[in-house]
Parts: sequence; C-alpha cells; structure tokens
Amino acid sequence: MNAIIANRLFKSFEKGKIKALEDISFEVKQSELFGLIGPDGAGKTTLFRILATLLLAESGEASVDSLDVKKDYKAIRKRVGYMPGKFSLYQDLSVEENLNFFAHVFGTTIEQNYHLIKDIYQQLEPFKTRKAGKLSGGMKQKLALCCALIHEPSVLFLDEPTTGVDPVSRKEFWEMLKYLKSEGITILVSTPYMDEASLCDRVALMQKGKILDIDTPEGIIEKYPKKIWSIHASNMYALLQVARAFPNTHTCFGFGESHHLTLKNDEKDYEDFCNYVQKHYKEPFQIQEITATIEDCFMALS
Ligand SMILES: Nc1ncnc2c1ncn2[C@@H]1O[C@H](COP(=O)(O)OP(=O)(O)OP(=O)(O)O)[C@@H](O)[C@H]1O
Repeated sequence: MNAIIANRLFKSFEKGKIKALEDISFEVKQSELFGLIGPDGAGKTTLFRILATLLLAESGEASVDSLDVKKDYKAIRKRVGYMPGKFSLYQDLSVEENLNFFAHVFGTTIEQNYHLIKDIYQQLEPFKTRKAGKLSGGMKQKLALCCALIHEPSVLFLDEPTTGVDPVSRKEFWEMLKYLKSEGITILVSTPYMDEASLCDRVALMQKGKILDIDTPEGIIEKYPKKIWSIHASNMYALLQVARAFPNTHTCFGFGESHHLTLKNDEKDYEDFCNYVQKHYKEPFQIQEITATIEDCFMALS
C-alpha cells in the first residue's frame, strides 16, 4: 500500500517567477524509507510543506495515508510527524519541557509513547534540564526527532535532519530511522548529502523543482551510462587542467581527494587520454576505473 502519493504537483512563488515544483509525481510505500536528494533550492521544503498540509499546491493532488492533503488536512496533521529543516524547537524551554509541550499539543504524554523514543531519549536524558538552545547540533536533531515522534505518527517528514550535524550523530540518526522503519513508520527524508542516499530504500533525485530519477540507490547507479575513472596526482589542480584540455574528455570534476573522469568514447579514448596526460602533465599520475557514486549519477542527469 502507498502511504504517500504525489500526482503532478506544481507550485510557484512570486507570481510564477519562481517555479519551486514542476510536475512532481512519486509514491512512497508503507514503511518505506524514501529519500529526497537534492541541493539547496531543489524544492524539497516546498514539497514537505504541501504534504504536511501547511501549503497548497497550485495544481495536482497529494495524499498521505489515503487522506487528501486539501480535504483531510486535519486528519493528516494527527498522523504525521514533521521535523522542519529550520529549527522546530523552543530554544528557551528545556529538553523535557519541549517534549512535554509537543506531547500536550497532541493530547498524549511522554510515557504513553516512550517505546518509540526510548533509544534517543536515553541519550538526551542526562541533559533533560538543559535549554534546547544550549544543546549541540546533534542533540538538537535528536530532540526534534523525539518531538516529531511523540504522538506516534504513521508517517514522518524529515527535512534535512542531518544538515550541519557531525558525522557520528549523522550515523546514529540514520540508525534511528532504520529502527523507526522497522516499527512500521513511513519516512520521507530529505538531504543534500549524496552519500546518505545509499541509506534509503528508494530515492528521488531532485533539482530545480523537478525529479530527475526515482529508483533504489543501486538502481540509480546501475543506470549510470558511462565508464568512469578516478584520477589522482601530486598536483591535483594541474591534473584537472590537463584532463579537461584533452579533446575527448566528457566530464572531469573534483571529487574528495581525486577527480572523477568520463571520456566521450569511454575505453576507446582511454589510451589516448593516458598518453595525453603523460605528455602534458609530465609527472606520475594514477588512474583507476571505479563504480559511479550517486553524486556522479546526479551530475550526469542534471
Ligand atoms: N515563500 C517563498 N517565497 C518565494 N520563493 C520561495 C518561497 N519558498 C521557497 N521559495 C523558492 O522556491 C525554490 C525551492 O525552495 P525550497 O525551499 O523548497 O528548496 P529546498 O530544496 O528545500 O532548498 P533549501 O534547502 O534551500 O530550503 C527556491 O528557489 C526558493 O527560493
């Protein structure tokens, strides 16, 4: 069964000048961990706001748990946990006060749904009297997740929950999401970090209000259309200049500690490329065929 359906959603701002969403359609199955992957301005927040019934689309339909976002907005709000990207907590309230506040709004108590938040809450408990504004980034995100879960939602909307969070907390956060999924909760999560795509069941790659592709992370990688190589040398900048000057270079981008290279005619150009670099870069360099990452796929699609 589909827990979320978006069908041909359009939304623009400033009298149509900014097209935030253009023909967005996708479905998320029950208990699926579905990622919206895309850079700033892709339209992720706008999409969350429409699905969370906080904003109306110009056209198109959407439903959450088979309820219509327009007609049934009150019922949807009771079933959905929404963690907005911009901070959702009351900075001057303590950890415990924030949780109690959200529980009270939804007519429940911390005790009633403790099983869902137990693992995260135990990490927060030593700081329960600390004001939310004084927590670290990772702790704030954990508290915000607890607050979004307090009424035992069937669907969770998490807008960039790991942005600005340290790598250890990011890892813990994703482990928590896996647990929540195993509890039957459907999760729609957005992230600008391409490496987090592999942690989702399926992802939609988004850019400038459009969906470029929807698939499992493995499916997206399998569809990558070209051979790809990683190149490395002591002077990475000079290597990039030379690699880009080779007439049959298709793309060459800096990628962490190496550059990722594609050639117009794939392996047919490989030898000529190596000879060209040897001639113009003059110093030793390493080249190795690799499997594309989600980021490579994103670049190829955009
Ligand atoms: N209320 C608004 N008024 C005008 N433009 C808006 C409004 N909300 C969003 N936009 C614009 O719509 C586009 C999509 O924005 P959105 O916030 O949905 O993207 P995003 O993928 O969530 O990126 P970010 O992480 O920057 O929020 C952007 O160009 C943004 O500037």
